[in-house]
Formats: sequence, C-alpha cells, structure tokens
Amino acid sequence: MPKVAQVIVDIAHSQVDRVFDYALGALCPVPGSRVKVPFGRTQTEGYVVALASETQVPQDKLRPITAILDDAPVIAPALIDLAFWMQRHYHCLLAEALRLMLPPGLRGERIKPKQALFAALAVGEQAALELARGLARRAPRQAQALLALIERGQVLPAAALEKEIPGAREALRALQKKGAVVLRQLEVGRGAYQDLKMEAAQVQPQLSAGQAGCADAIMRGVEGHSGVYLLHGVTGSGKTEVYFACLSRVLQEGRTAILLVPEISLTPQMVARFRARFGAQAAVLHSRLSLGERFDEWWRIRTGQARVAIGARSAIFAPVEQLGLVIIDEEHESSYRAENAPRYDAVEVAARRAQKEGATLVLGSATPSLERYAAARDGRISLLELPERIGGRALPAVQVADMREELARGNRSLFSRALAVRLKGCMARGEQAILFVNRRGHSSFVSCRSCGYVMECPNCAVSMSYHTHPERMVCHYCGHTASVPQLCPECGSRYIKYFGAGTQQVEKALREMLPQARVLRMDLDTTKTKGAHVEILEAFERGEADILIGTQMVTKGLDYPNVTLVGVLAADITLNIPDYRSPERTFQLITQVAGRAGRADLSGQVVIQTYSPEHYAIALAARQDYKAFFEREMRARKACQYPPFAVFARALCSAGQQDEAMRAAKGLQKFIARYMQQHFPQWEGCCLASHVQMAPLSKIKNEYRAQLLLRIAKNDKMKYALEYLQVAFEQWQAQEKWKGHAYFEINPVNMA
Ligand SMILES: Nc1ncnc2c1ncn2[C@@H]1O[C@H](COP(=O)(O)OP(=O)(O)OP(=O)(O)O)[C@@H](O)[C@H]1O
Ligand SMILES: [Zn+2]
Ligand SMILES: [Zn+2]
Repeated sequence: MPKVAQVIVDIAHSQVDRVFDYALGALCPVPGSRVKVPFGRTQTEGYVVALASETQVPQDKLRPITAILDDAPVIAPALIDLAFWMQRHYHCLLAEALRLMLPPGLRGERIKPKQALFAALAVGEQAALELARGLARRAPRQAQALLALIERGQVLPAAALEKEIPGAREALRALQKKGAVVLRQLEVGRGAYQDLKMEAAQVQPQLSAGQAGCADAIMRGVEGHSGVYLLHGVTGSGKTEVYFACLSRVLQEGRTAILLVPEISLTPQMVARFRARFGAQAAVLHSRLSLGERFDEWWRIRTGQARVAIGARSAIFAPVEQLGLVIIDEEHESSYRAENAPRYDAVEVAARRAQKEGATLVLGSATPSLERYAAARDGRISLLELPERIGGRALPAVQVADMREELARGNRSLFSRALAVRLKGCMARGEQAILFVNRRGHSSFVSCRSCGYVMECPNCAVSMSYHTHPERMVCHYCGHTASVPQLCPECGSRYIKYFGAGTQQVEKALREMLPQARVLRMDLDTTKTKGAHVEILEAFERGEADILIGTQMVTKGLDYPNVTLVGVLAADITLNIPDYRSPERTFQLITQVAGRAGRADLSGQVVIQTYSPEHYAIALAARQDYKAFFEREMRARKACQYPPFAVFARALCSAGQQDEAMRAAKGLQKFIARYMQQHFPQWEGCCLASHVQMAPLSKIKNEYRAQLLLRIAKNDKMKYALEYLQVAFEQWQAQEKWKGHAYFEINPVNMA
C-alpha cells in the first residue's frame, strides 16, 4: 500500500527543484494530479509524480498532503517521464518543464472549468469485454456503454454517451455499482468547437506514386513502433498530403498523432485543410485562442475526444496517449527552439517522446537543416525524397537581378527592370504576385551613402529602425526613439537614406509604379491584432488583392494557385548577419519563398534582387539546388570545424560596464579550463577553441555583453564534455557570486 506521495512543488527555484515526500493520510491522489501541500510556513501547489510505500524522511518530519486538487491526473505518466528527461538534458527546472505540460490556464486557477460527469473503465479491457458479453441480453445499454468505453479506451463525458445511447447515465451508475466503471465530476470546456463540422469524408487526392511510397515507408515505421524519417521534398511536391495520409492511417489504427508547424498563425491554410480532414478528431493548439478555448482543446485531447493535435512548438507536449506518429513540418525552422527557459528544442523532445512511447517521427522540409540532412545521408535516420512537384509541374524559372548593375545603369528605384516588367505582365494577365522583403530582424536602418554612417541606438549596439507612422527611428531592443535625421550627423551629407527598405516603403514605391494594383501588406505592423494574419492571407487567397508584400511571414507554406510571380528584395541582407548559419538561412529563405510561385496549372517566375549575385547561397537558391548547396556548405563547415562537425557552447555575461562583462567572461574561461583539467582529463582532445570577446550584439539596454565561445569536437566524448561544461558553469556561478547576468547555452539559437 502506498503511504507516501512524491511531489514536485510548483516553485521554479533551483533550491527546491526536486521530489519531496508527503504522507498520504486518508487521501489518495493519482500520479499526475495536483495537490496542495504545506511547504515551509506556507501552503503551495505541487504535482504528484509517483506514489511510494517507503521514504527516507523520518516519520515525525513527514507532513501530510493538505488536499487533492484534481480527481484525474492532469499530467500523463509519459509526460512526467519527459519532464525528468528535460531536467537532465536541458538543465532546466522540473517545475518549468512540468508547466509546459499543464492545461493552459489551470495553474493558479485563473480559469474556472465547468464541471460535468465523466466515465472511465475501472477494470481491464478484457474483463470489461467479458462483462459486456454477459450483460448484452439483460442490460443492453450497460453493455453498449461498456463497449463504447473499451473502443475509445479513454475517459468519456456521460452526456456524449447519453446522446449515442439514450439512458446511458443510468446504465453507467449501474456499472459503477458493479465496480466496472468510475464516474467523476470533471472539468469540461465551454464548447468552442462543439459546432465543429464533421467533414471527415472530404475529398482526398489520390496520392502520386512518389507520395504513396513515402507514406508506406512511414507506416512501416509506425507499425514497428519506431523510426525517424527525413522527408525531403521540393516545394510543392505534396508533403502535406503525405502527412495527412499517414495521420489518418494512424487514427484508423486507434493510435494518436501530433503535427507541428513553425507558426500556427501563419498557416491558416494548413489548419483549415487539417480541420476539414480530421473533423472532431482534430485539436488545434494555438496561442492566439482565448485561454478558455485553449483549455478546451487541451481537454479534448486529454480525454481522448480529439486524437490528433496540430500546433506550434509547445504542441509537442500535447497530452495524447498511445502516440503513433509525430510529424514536424519545415523542420529547419528556428522557431522549434525555445529562446527562453526552459530552452528546449521541440525536434529533440519529439525524438525522445517518440522513442519512449513507441512512435515514429517524421521531419519534413524542402530545405532540411544541414545537420539533419547529414544524419540522413549517413544513415542515422531514414531519408525519403520527393524530388518533383506534384503533377510533374516545373519549379519556377528564376532570374537573378544584380542591383549594383541596376544602379550603374541609372535605376535608383527599389525594383529591378526585370521585376518591374514581370510585375506588369502578371497584373495584365490577372495573376497574383508575392514580394518578399528580406530584412535584418525587422528593421530598416538609416545609413549615409557618402560616409557609411549608420544610425544606432545609444543604449544598444544595434541600428535603429525607420518607422513611417509616425515618422520616427525606433530601437527594437529597448524602445528608444529619435527623430529621423535629414543630414548625416557624421559628414553632413544629404544622402542619408533608409537602407533595406521596409515593407512600407516597398508598398509606397509599388503604388507609385502600379497605381491600379491592389496591394496587401503583411508585417509586424499590420498583424498586431488577433486574427489579422488569417484575414490578410484569406483576402489574398480570395483574390481581393493582386500583390502581397511581406516579411519572413510570407515564406512559409503558402499554396495559392494564382500566384505566378515571386520577387525577393534584398536577398543578401540575411547573409550579413554575424552567424555561421547565415548562408544556410539565406538559402532556405530564398528557396522557400521562390517555391510559392507556379504551384498549380500556371507556371511560375521568380526574380531575386541582390548585391552579391555571386555568393553561392544566392546562386544555388536561384537554381533551387539543395544538394549542391549542401555539399558546398558542408565543405565550408568542415574546413572551419563548425557544426555539424563540432558543437558550439556559449556563455554570455552581461554587465553595466564593458570591462566588467569582459572580466567575468575571462574569469569563467579560466575557471572552466581549471575545472576541466581536474575533472575531465580528456578535455584537451575535446575543446577545439575557446575565445572571449564582445558578443556581436555588444550592448542591449545599456548592458554590455561579453561572451565565451567554446567549440567542442564531435567525438565519442562530446556528450560527457558538454555535461562537465554545464556543471563547471553552474559551479562558477555558485562560487563567483557575480552580480551581472550570465547564461550558458549549447548550440545557441542565435549567435548575436
Ligand atoms: N496527389 C495529389 N494529387 C493532386 N494534387 C495534389 C496531390 N498532392 C498534393 N497536391 C496539391 O499540390 C499542391 C502542393 O502540395 P503541398 O502543399 O502538400 O506541398 P508541400 O510539399 O507541402 O509544399 P511546400 O513545402 O512548398 O509548402 C497543393 O495544392 C496540394 O493540394
Ligand atoms: Zn555621412
Ligand atoms: Zn536600444
């Protein structure tokens, strides 16, 4: 008999981030449920992670649980296991990891769920089946109710059963008396999706031979409860249909699935297709839904009413059971990595979850990350390929416009002649165009064409961004504003200009060139309100505009048959970001946005405007030649010993004074060297480089940022080296009692 509950208290602090034992007394919480417990002099909430019959805590010190907060577990056992893994793997707090797995809004009772009666089996399926057989004649409703519970293997709302089987409530009470069923008052949703149409019988295209081959391979993995696949398919090759085919087959087998997309608000088409296809079985996890709606979706998954979930990064924690398949679309996107604590990588978490729960993982992309493609080529994961577009359609024809030449020929406008001509042609034919405005971050900065002066924020080491409404310079890191200079403060020149023209300037220039064109703009400014993304994209889809201008937001997954022209403005801007992944990101961006053109019957054209047409990332993106880019970039990475041939680890130390930050980073460097020498003799063979320098973004909000950058060789000792490094960093923090901020990151998401 369990006497003790092992509890994690919901306090995110390293000193209490462990399991505490509490006496059960008369209470009997289920693992995964929340409890109220005495803690120090107060009461706090916690999660029961396990029950035990013994404890090391002496009897007189063992305090009892105060109350049980949930009848049913809110966190599934598999997810508790995952939280422990995250604590070890990401050195995050257990409480932080568990918070990702809780129903939205449940912490601290911010929302009050409605209550309803739910039923679940209290006996094993076999026993239930026998009982149902025995009852079939005498009490057909009880038998039917039992069968429904067996079939769906989950908790079901009594009201839903009542609809299917009139009189189900009494039948359930009778079954409860027999000990076959438990009935509980549980929390329910407010019916945001109750009117969800059952459109599961929607038309599904016949898969092409290539698609069918990929789907079959994936399903063999699913049947074998294992496998990691990289699905590399060019833009418009029909990867989404492969996903959907696999998802429905997984559902048919009675298992569940998760589909991750980079940013759910940017993929309304995908969500609509998904809803139409999976009807009430589908749950959409979306941060822009209201708290109540989010809770409802979560709850539908938790109770097994919905068995396939779509969502961004955090949907990997969807509380599904009997997981069969996880699909990650556009796996190369950096949004799968959390930039705040707990800093997890959803692809890694998915791999771990899939492995532990016997599920298959599929990573899809037209431009896979180098590391993933290398893994596939080395046979560490399975490679599936869709080298052609659906229906044998051609990839769009690409022209590169050299903007230096344009300027030399006296063209000072934002549009090359090639792009201008094609835009006009596109309009004349009544087709649509997308203009992608590549920008560094989200800024368009002001610089002097005579002396090269760039207007920077006085508090941060970044250029300030030009805004038109109202006309001001704004720092996107600290919010500092200034007026727009008319003369260069350095040299007095009048030729001070906005460089890397923003979407607003492109729109203005476009309206001047093509006054009759109907233009939509999608950027940070136009998408502030809830639902704005969807409205803009849907209006464009309905043909209410001819040209869609947008930032990185328009590069993802859009599939509009009438789009025949894509223009890329300032293709090289992202090349100049000080990060070893800049060529890779530039290649991905251009290839993805080019892939939006000519996806249906009309053929597509792309114009790429650049100041560095000779750069391989641009030249190869123009050819949409992933493999050539992969080879070229791998050679470059190998020559420099960059990932995937090594791993970066970075400690960032920030302080009010530059020398203070540098001193801290240097102190840490010495500490690590000494620590590793003492504890990890193989360190010398592992550490390829150790530099201290100011970070590329050397100042944010008047805090100077110095970094220690370590490069670790990829060998069999790497895992230990990284573990020791992490410990060394934690020890340094504990001993140094340094007042500034420091954080340590393996494989930094961005190197700025
Ligand atoms: N088997 C098929 N038969 C007919 N049409 C199909 C088939 N498969 C996909 N399509 C259509 O082809 C278009 C491209 O497919 P889809 O959006 O799945 O491609 P994708 O590979 O996911 O593209 P991207 O990576 O560029 O976003 C869609 O309009 C889709 O409806
Ligand atoms: Zn100047
Ligand atoms: Zn600033």
